[in-house]
Amino acid sequence: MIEVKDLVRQFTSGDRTIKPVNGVSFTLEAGSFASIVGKSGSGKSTLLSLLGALDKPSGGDVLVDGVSLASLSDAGRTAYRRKDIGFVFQQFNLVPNLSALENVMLPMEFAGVSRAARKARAQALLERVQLDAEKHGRKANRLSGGEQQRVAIARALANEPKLILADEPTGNLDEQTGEHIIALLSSLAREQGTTVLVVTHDRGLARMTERRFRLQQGRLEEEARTRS
Ligand SMILES: Nc1ncnc2c1ncn2[C@@H]1O[C@H](COP(=O)(O)OP(=O)(O)OP(=O)(O)O)[C@@H](O)[C@H]1O
Repeated sequence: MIEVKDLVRQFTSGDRTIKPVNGVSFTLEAGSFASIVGKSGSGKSTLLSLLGALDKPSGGDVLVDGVSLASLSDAGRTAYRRKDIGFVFQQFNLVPNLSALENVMLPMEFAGVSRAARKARAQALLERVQLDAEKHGRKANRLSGGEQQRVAIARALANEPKLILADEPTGNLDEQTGEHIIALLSSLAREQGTTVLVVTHDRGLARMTERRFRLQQGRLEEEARTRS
């Protein structure tokens, strides 16, 4: 379970201070499938960076299964990012000259998993995200955008994270492919109990999620909830 408590992030340049995240509180149960919408510049990426411990808040805290991110050392934050979080980005961020399989194996290498176990698990994950078997050995830069995003999701799942943070995961995909990717994330949340939080501009895609939040003037408001 993710508990966000009165989170604040401010940026100061010169004599101007902005607070894109200004007192945000919410709770996500394990296995939730949630989205955040908001105008460009409203602070969505800033909020995801705080949840993923890529950035430190100016105030407040995030508790992940009761563990406070604010209490972690730098090494603890790195371990949290590697073990508990799976990141999915608009630009896919795969290593272009490694194969799909090698991209998915990579985070497990950092986690010290044996080569044989890495390969078996990466294959299973690529099957889980429905990448055709003949494409497992293909270099990432020779896959379509939709295929690359499937590989990126498999990579995000490699270390069995508690939380998947997806920042505009469909931003570079056509509408139908985007819907498939959101449906895939939804099934991961439902079937594996992974909590999935998606930032999107696309209200149609946001409607496919169970809990919908809007970030506006530093505050997060829940707009709709179809599952508790
Ligand atoms: N490191 C930083 N230093 C100063 N200002 C920042 C920094 N990061 C973000 N900001 C500012 O914080 C605000 C929120 O930015 P953020 O990228 O979180 O918005 P967003 O909702 O994700 O936007 P978009 O939808 O365009 O990606 C913006 O005004 C941005 O310029």
